[in-house]
Amino acid sequence: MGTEPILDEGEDVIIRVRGLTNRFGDQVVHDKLDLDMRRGEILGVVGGSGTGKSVLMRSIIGLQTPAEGEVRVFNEETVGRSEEEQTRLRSRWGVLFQDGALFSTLTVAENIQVPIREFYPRIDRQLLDEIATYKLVATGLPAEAGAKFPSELSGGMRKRAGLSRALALDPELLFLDEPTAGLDPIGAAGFDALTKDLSATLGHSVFLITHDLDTLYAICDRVAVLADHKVVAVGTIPELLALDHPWIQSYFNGPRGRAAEDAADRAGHTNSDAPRHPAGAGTGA
Ligand SMILES: Nc1ncnc2c1ncn2[C@@H]1O[C@H](COP(=O)(O)OP(=O)(O)OP(=O)(O)O)[C@@H](O)[C@H]1O
Repeated sequence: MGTEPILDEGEDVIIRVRGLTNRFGDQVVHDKLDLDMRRGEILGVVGGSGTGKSVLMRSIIGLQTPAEGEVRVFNEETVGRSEEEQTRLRSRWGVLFQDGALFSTLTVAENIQVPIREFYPRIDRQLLDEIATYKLVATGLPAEAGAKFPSELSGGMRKRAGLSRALALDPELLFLDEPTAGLDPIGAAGFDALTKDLSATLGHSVFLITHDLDTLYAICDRVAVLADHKVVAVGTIPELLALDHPWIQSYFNGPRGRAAEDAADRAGHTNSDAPRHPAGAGTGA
């Protein structure tokens, strides 16, 4: 299997990005970036700090208007749509932003209900409460957490509350921006397991920005690497390790990368039978 960012014709693609260019003043963040994500996969997105992972996510969900390029989600253009069309598309995906982005003046249950009320303004109050409770329990929180304010929860619980809100409308596609940042290793592993279990049970695809190597090994089907203003490769970790790109080699073959791989081996998470290749012995991108 190749590591090109564009998949073969006939693949079931849920996100298609072509020729995406983003600039802020003189700063070029993306330069003609291409990316395909398969329906049903958990796609990890990695890259050095400031390489434009969050800007890429914002471009895909229509919060950032690119200078150039085409973005299609569910085979529909997301750039330049009317407000009404954007809203309809938005109801089909859920987003967990890096900081959780919960409304501090609303209870957790009310936070979860915000997107539901937006799309179903006439929904019955009791049903709203039942849905909020169901979403809380689905993410491993006790039903009582619904009555609390975000400031009354631990960091890990807030992440789960944010995930509950992202799942409010039963999305086909979930965007997670560094979901395990700030969690202790046990909390992070728990969140990884939850992400994987929910996607397997509910059937949604996951676009997952992370710096967390353990997350990549534990739950991602493929990993997209941002460098040089583009997606330079997409593949399983063994496929990426076979490439001689310097950032990929130092990321996955550095001490943290090797520790994560050892941990994944011990946990039986290594996601491919492909052999590992030593640094510099790859086939090139
Ligand atoms: N609204 C904005 N205005 C100006 N510059 C911006 C804006 N949003 C992002 N940038 C710049 O774009 C670049 C990419 O930012 P982005 O947040 O996407 O990086 P990232 O890869 O997600 O980084 P990190 O891993 O540190 O979160 C950064 O240099 C950032 O300063």
